[in-house]
Amino acid sequence: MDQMNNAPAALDHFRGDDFSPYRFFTTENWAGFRADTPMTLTEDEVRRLRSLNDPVDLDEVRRIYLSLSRLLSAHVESSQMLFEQRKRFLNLSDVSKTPFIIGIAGSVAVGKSTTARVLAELLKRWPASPKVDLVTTDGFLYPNEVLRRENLMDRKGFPESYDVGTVLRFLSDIKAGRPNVSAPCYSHMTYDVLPGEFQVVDRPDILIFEGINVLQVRDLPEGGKIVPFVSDFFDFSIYIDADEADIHTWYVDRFMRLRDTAFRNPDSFFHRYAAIKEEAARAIAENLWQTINLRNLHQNILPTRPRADLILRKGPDHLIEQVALRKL
Ligand SMILES: Nc1ncnc2c1ncn2[C@@H]1O[C@H](COP(=O)(O)OP(=O)(O)O)[C@@H](O)[C@H]1O
Ligand SMILES: CC(C)(COP(=O)(O)O)[C@@H](O)C(=O)NCCC(=O)O
Repeated sequence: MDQMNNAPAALDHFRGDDFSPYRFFTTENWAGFRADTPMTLTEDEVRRLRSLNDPVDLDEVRRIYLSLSRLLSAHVESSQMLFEQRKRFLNLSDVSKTPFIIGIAGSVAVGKSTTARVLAELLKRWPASPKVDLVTTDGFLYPNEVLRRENLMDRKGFPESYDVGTVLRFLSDIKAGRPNVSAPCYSHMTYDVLPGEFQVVDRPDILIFEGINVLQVRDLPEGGKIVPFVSDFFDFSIYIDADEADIHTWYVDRFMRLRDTAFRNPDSFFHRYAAIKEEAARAIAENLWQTINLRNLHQNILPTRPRADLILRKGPDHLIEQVALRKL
């Protein structure tokens, strides 16, 4: 497979010499990895899986996601084989299977949810992984009541707005092969964690864990106990990347479309913006982007990109233009 000659400027610092940890692929080269992987989704299914404003279609699934699901499935199969061999070797007959965990990171509004849903559906169709669960990190945000009390409402999505202890406990239980592990749920409608609502994850073959900060590393507490990073539990990680100006446009466009749809619901946290003038609503979206999400992208999300095993770089039309895969 040819290496890509022209990496995007934004990824330049990763390459340019033989010591770059990544190998870059054009989408044409990447699509070749698909080999004889059959298309297992229909146009209708893809339409159902995509988020508002995300134009992913069967061509994009063919170009990008079939190869990716083939690569991931190879990882899953080999980790399952290794697990079985170690179990026999160490005579660990009572040890239960542990799920393969895939982390998906990237900015707010970059399209993580669509990628996660499409991948989950494709991976379910591989023999090694019929059971795939998807959990998003927003359920692990502190409830608005706590964020307000701690003056963190305009830091939603920043590391301090998540209950990291609960995230680590959740992932550690999943990795230990425990049955019926609960993850808290979040509603974009109420803009808050849903009290008493949980998603139960019961020993899947694969868990996809998606959220802006999943590749975050934290400072080690001085002299304190060393705690793991969320990504220590990942077997494979993906960063969805795009030009900052494009993500900005997608965020504002999505907000304006939600204003005509979801915000009309009186239960929506943003209901008040359904009634105001278009320009005023646009200004609100700009402010949320500039003061919260863009800052978070600069300070906490983009710096984690070099930690990913795979970077999917999107162009202005939301379609993936380059793929960077960490060399083994
Ligand atoms: N205010 C909102 N009301 C309803 N749905 C929303 C709102 N904000 C975001 N969403 C939806 O929530 C999902 C997650 O969005 P986000 O966290 O920005 O990640 P991404 O765009 O990378 O998937 C998307 O499907 C998006 O369309
Ligand atoms: C809930 C989010 C932090 C995303 O969280 P994630 O699912 O990635 O953990 C984000 O959608 C958000 O609400 N950001 C705060 C600013 C805003 O309203 O856009």
